[in-house]
Amino acid sequence: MQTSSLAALAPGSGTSKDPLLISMAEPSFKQQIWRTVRTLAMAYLLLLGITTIMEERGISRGLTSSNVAQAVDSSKTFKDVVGVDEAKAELMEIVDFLRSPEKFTRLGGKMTKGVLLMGPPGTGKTLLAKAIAGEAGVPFFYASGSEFEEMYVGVGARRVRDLFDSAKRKSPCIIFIDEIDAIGATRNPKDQQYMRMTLNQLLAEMDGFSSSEGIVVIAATNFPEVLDKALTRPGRFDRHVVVPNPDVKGRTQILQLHLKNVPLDSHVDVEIVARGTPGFSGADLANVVNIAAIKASQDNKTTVGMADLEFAKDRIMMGAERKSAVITEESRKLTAYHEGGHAIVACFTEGALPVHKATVVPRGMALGMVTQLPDKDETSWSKKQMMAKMDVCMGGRVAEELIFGLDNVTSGASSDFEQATQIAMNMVERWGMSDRLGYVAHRHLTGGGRNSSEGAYRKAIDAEVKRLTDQAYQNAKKILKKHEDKLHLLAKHLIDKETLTGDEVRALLGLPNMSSSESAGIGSKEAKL
Ligand SMILES: Nc1ncnc2c1ncn2[C@@H]1O[C@H](COP(=O)(O)OP(=O)(O)OP(=O)(O)O)[C@@H](O)[C@H]1O
Ligand SMILES: [Zn+2]
Repeated sequence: MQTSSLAALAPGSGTSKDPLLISMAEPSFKQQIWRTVRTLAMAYLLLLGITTIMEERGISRGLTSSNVAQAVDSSKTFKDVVGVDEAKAELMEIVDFLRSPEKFTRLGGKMTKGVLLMGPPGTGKTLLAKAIAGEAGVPFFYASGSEFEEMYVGVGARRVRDLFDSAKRKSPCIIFIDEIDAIGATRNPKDQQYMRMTLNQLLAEMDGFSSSEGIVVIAATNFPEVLDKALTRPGRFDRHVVVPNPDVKGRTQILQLHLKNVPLDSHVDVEIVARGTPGFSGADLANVVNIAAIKASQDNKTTVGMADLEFAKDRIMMGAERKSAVITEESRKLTAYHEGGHAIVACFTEGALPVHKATVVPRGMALGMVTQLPDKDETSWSKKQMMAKMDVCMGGRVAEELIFGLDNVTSGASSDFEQATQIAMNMVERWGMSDRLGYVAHRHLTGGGRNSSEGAYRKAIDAEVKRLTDQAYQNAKKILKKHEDKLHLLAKHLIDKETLTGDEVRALLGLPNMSSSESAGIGSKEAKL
């Protein structure tokens, strides 16, 4: 067959005796029509296929009337988001602004245009953004960073432009961009041009409206550390709000909220469920309630009981439903002693900043945290304060060592050591705070540079830095050995309550309260350990 058709195509090779060859070489009129119809049909199907793919990817949407740029009215309010009180308090100002933008900008004041919500998956970032819109009674525009990403140059940028155009027509309003890291991650020059174009368009739009227009752009991300610096510059997403996983009190509130419309056994104790779910996000907890309700109705029960909630909790803990890392009992205990160690050294060291909060609720890479607040707006630090800071840094590791033994210490103290070393280096090299090495800025002396080949000089500086950090370690050890009973007490309370205020810590240690002004709010200069 193949040979004969080839023969047919070669001019003059056909013999009229073969009817098949004749018909192929000179197709009849009917056949020609048939072929044309077939070709047209195939072209049509191909086109149909392409449009369907485009439709699926939302391309034709974006090219015609982009539905990214459709506003909805949010029915959510702050009552629907619980257990994230700090974030809510910080966002209240945005609500006030959207309610009456002119009140903020009448006298030339500038309101923030961009808010970045940062936190692990499922902590209620989307919910918070909707609640702001609901509270303020303004339209809510939703977009997702990954939705902007397209294979065709210009589409993402075009959508960003459409989105802002529609928003301007409906202001005051909120634009919410979920997964901003999909377009806003730091990229290397090899990255596709279209991604860059989408990001550039977003930056241009952010710069292009004035805060008096009453638009607030809220972006959410689980990975704030990968964001392009251009995005977080002043005038763009310059307000950062952390939305962490809830502590035990927050978890109780979230469970109660989601259990509101679920018939419960009389013996259900929500607090016990909350205690048993450390590290769960709000979405995980909503899921616990849902699974428990399904289980109870599958078992033909009329109410949801403790056993159903336990079942749901275990399923989420073991199963794939869980997005965030499970925290083991052992790791929580260690974190409680580590943070307790920081807090105790801070409380018993002269010159150390007052403890503002101690928590074992993970945030970002940290398993727990002690935050301290300066008394006043300090502009320079004394040597005593620097040394105290280093002692407090060492408190975490020393506590681990004291309670769990040298062999069981963890890598959890790495950023503490970094911080302490940095302080010691500055004291020696820049601030003339080492009486042994004298009163010069060593980095300016020959051989003072970090990459210097003059080894001996460098060695002397390094030795002095080490002497200072070793001394801090010994100081912390002395304090924690003396107050070991208090360390146990504090760690126990941290395991139980997960988050303690500065005053609660001081009360446990038998120390007086600070005046409220000193421990209120989170200052920009807070120190984290
Ligand atoms: N703080 C909370 N209070 C009440 N419900 C919550 C809370 N956090 C999460 N939820 C529940 O989990 C669901 C998912 O939350 P949401 O989508 O807001 O999380 P997210 O932080 O935006 O997550 P992601 O980072 O994965 O986009 C909510 O619809 C709600 O049912
Ligand atoms: Zn630490």
